Amino acid sequence: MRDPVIGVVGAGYVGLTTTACLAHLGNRVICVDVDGSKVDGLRHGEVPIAEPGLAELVAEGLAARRLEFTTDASTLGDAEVVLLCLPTPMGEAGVADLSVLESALGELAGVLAPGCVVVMKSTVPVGTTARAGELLGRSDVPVVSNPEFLREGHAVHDFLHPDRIVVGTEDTGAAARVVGLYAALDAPVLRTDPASAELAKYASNAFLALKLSYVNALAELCERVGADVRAVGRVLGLDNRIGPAFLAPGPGWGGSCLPKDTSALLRTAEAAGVDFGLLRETVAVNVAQRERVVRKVRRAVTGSPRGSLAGVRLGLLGLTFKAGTDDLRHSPALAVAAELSRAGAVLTAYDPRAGGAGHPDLDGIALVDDPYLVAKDAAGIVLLTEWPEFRDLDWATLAALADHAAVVDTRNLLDPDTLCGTGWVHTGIGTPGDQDEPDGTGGADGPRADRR
Ligand SMILES: NC(=O)C1=CN([C@@H]2O[C@H](COP(=O)(O)OP(=O)(O)OC[C@H]3O[C@@H](n4cnc5c(N)ncnc54)[C@H](O)[C@@H]3O)[C@@H](O)[C@H]2O)C=CC1
Ligand SMILES: O=C(O)[C@H]1O[C@H](OP(=O)(O)OP(=O)(O)OC[C@H]2O[C@@H](n3ccc(=O)[nH]c3=O)[C@H](O)[C@@H]2O)[C@H](O)[C@@H](O)[C@@H]1O
Repeated sequence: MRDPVIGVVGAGYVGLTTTACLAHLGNRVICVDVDGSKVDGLRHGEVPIAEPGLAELVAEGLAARRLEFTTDASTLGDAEVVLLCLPTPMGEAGVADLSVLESALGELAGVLAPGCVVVMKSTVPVGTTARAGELLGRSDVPVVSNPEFLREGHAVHDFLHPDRIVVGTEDTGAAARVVGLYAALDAPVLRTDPASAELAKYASNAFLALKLSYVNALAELCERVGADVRAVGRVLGLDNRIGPAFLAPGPGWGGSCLPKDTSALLRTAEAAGVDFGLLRETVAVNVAQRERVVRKVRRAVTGSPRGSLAGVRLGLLGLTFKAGTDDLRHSPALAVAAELSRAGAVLTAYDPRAGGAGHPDLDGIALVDDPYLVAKDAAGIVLLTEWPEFRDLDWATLAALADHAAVVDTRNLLDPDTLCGTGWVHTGIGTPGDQDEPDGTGGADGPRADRR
């Protein structure tokens, strides 16, 4: 007799990680994706996304014949459990677009065996799991909410070592089946109703966004009053009730999920008649953060936060939405680049990984494969993603290549003292001397460009 089959629909960050990890835990897994070329590659062990350990687990699963990749959803006829890992992008007016999910459910309705459990791993608005059951129209196939909390760049680790596993269903038998999938993992399991599970996922991402907007707003205050956000953050982080994570200021938060999920949660609140002003402000601070970065760049290269960037050559270091991923979707780096480009700057960019996922519009940015080329004849460098290797660049050489050695370090990655010795004038975020003046006065300590 063959082992029971687990089906996974969608071979993206969540689906492929789920597939590979469940196979690693000893299951037979069939992963279905509509993208034929992705499926062909995966059959040969070619993993299209950069996630540590993922290619190894896919290779292990293929070698053990526990893994199958296909475009044919009808192969899920024998599956005991089918996990939906489909995209739920930001749709019109910020509402989650569930069209892919809905069409997949329509297709699965005629395929799944009686008693199969459908697991909603996609991030979906409250009520979607219940509605998915109706769309499926199969009283013999329960649908369970089981949101995923993994981070890109840590997907395999986070799947195998989750902080918690949430199983949202009123159906005890279906819940047991889903809990069983994770039996080998050492993590607390929380059984909830489907609505609470769905909302908890959005609430988690929105809280992370809130923490980041708080620290970015705090960084602005630090600049104005002469405090150092790094020191303030260390003090905050040592309070167990606050915790040290997500306290690093930056160019704003992005990625494929925080922006769409805050937006979808706002729409949910609106529809429920709740004025979630705190969350609206969280998003507004994030938009303002990009503008602050652009003002810092203007000031660093022209001496005034209102100086013109028309025709000014700028080098960008980093394009992905954070370090450790190749994902460009909703990258704050790209948002800042777009603003700079709109202001007339001529942009050259280097990123060690960008390009693997997302396919955003990079028009107007000259991509180079050598970080030193971004400095050539540049009026300044803007560091946008916290790739650690940027610290190890030969900054003296970069200074020699640049027209004007001003660096705006939106991640506080570089050590200003070390840089100073190589001729650079460093502007960070939220540290003394980084003052940003929206009124365009030029700053208490005079234009940076004059201090070279
Ligand atoms: N990316 C992340 O870090 C996390 C994402 N999530 C959520 O998980 C869900 C999936 O996100 P990602 O994995 O990032 O998406 P993704 O965009 O990386 O992958 C989605 C995959 O689904 C495939 N697909 C599209 N339509 C299909 C169909 N009808 N049948 C089969 N395959 C189809 C696509 O070809 C693609 O391979 C979303 O709801 C997201 O919010 C949750 C936690 C973490
Ligand atoms: O639902 C999702 O898709 C996932 O969204 C986020 O994961 P991810 O998108 O991989 O990105 P994060 O690591 O959360 O980073 C988000 C943004 O915040 C920024 N960030 C993060 C931390 C920090 O201290 N400072 C900071 O600016 C990052 O640079 C990035 O732009 C959540 O962390 C995951 O738990 C969740 O599962």
